[in-house]
Amino acid sequence: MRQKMALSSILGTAFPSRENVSDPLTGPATNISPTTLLETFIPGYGPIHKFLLYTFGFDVTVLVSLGAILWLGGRIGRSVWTVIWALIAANWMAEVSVSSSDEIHAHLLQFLAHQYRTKSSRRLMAETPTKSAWELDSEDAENLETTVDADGNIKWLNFSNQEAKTQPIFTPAIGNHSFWHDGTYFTLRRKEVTLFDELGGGGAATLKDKEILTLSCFGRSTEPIKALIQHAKSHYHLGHNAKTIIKRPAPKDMRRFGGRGSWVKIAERPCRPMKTVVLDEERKMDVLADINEYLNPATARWYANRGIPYRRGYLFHGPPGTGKTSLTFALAGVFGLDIHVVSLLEPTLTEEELGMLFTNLPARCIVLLEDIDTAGLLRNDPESDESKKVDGDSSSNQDFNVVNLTKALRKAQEQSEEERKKGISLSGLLNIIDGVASHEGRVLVMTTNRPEKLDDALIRPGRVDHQVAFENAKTHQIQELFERMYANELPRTRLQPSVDLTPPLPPTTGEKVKVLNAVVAEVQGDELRALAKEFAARVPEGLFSPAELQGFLLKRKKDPRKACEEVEKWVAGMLEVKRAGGKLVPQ
Ligand SMILES: Nc1ncnc2c1ncn2[C@@H]1O[C@H](COP(=O)(O)OP(=O)(O)OP(=O)(O)O)[C@@H](O)[C@H]1O
Repeated sequence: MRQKMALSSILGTAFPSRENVSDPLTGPATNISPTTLLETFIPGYGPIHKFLLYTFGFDVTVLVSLGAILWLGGRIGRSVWTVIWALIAANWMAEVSVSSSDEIHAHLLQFLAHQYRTKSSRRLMAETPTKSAWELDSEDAENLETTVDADGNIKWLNFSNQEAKTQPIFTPAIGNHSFWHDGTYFTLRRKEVTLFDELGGGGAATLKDKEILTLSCFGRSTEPIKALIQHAKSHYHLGHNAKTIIKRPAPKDMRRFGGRGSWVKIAERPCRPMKTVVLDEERKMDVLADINEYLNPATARWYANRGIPYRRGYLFHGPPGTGKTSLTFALAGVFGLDIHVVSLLEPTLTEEELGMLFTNLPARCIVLLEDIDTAGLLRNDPESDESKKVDGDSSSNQDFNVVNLTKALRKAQEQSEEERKKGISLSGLLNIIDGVASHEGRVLVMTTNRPEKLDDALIRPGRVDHQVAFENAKTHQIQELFERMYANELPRTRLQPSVDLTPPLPPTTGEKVKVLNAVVAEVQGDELRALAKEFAARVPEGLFSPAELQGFLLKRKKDPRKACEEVEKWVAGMLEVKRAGGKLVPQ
């Protein structure tokens, strides 16, 4: 009973009842304690407070008030700091922003990924790097071997866990970061913004995510940031010296914005050595010397002084599989140029966009237009307009019936539909190739299997300045192809496809035996040369493309003697197929 009275006196003191509080208008000042305030704002606070006070004799209000003060202090402190930091940033800091639509964004992130790996930042974003077959080869080949177990069973190469083995890269997460580089303190803000894209796909408005990296440093000059960006770019390109980068037009909604983002990298592969392209030495040297002279900066001035547009076009023509694309890649490797591949058959590509793509090419590069004869270029010439021909035929034929008329109409409709889909006309392409807006400094390579089909206007000097003819393999080229295939001094790929079904070697008891990985021909030197001569003598010259011969040799890549023995049979089979106009080639 006494306890109860003591408790009610405590509670009464701590929480004066409404009766105890005087009216502010009529009586003395109101007694508002922290507990009353907390009771007002936190539902159920009163009973909890009373319970703790009654059971443990502990006034929780003290703790809650302290927490609230600290939280409020923190908030105020942070706001004050934000204002001060904004003041410092506005007056004593320089900053540079990079948008994710520019490739510098990727260069910076890759560079920072290296920085951050060593710096062990607490907020990172993990990304799975996309690796090409070549990168996998150099990094993981040690763990991949085709072996035979003690029972003679072949253990084939297995790539099932390659993805799991690929190490993620860690880049700074979205938010604020800081790091030191070359004695300068940098802050980095990685921000994601959502843009309202009014011209998005199909004319409908869409939302588009974009990332912005903002680099800042103390001082009023942006020089340290520019130096850092340059450093990141060099760091990125350091590992790309011996690679050829292949680019194609970006998807439609990206290329609308223009700039470098209109081209996207689709592949990166080791440079193809020029010596692996079998072509008359003279022709090869001619084209090499021509491009070398053209790319020289002094030549650009020479062109400018004479008012000649600084552009050069090449036409590589010849039967399929004779090395037109291979030479283009080898040239890109020799001159360290990226290849920009354009397919004129892409239905979404309009003339306007192609023109814009040409204006957004880098200073020096190769533009590759493959199989230009099949590109479906429409001649804007009324005489050759097929639809007109249809009309003409039907009108000249006075006794057409309803069926003929329907057919003619359908054909005309199909043609106009086709024309609508094919965005590029011949005159459009000609304008783009040599129009005023066309990029200067690029090397344009067009390839074709049927040069006779090309319009004269397309290959006139100024558009095509140098033509290279490719032919089926001659005897000395067949010999060269054979020697290259089996010569061991060529850089060998350590990872070989696992489709070779050569019978395994007899297993050595209890130990693993490597059987299928190594592609080392035993025949070398003079013996190989003699064998190559013998092989070439058995293949009639000018009948087979290097691609066909390569296909035959690849199937016997470890056994030059076998290739030599079997080639006559293969030649006979191929000739038969060619005579019959068949498609299935003998193996
Ligand atoms: N002259 C050559 N020297 C070395 N390899 C060649 C040669 N020609 C063709 N090849 C080989 O044949 C394959 C196809 O060659 P490539 O794509 O360069 O031929 P292409 O002439 O461009 O054919 P297409 O006209 O069908 O596009 C490649 O793997 C290449 O290595």
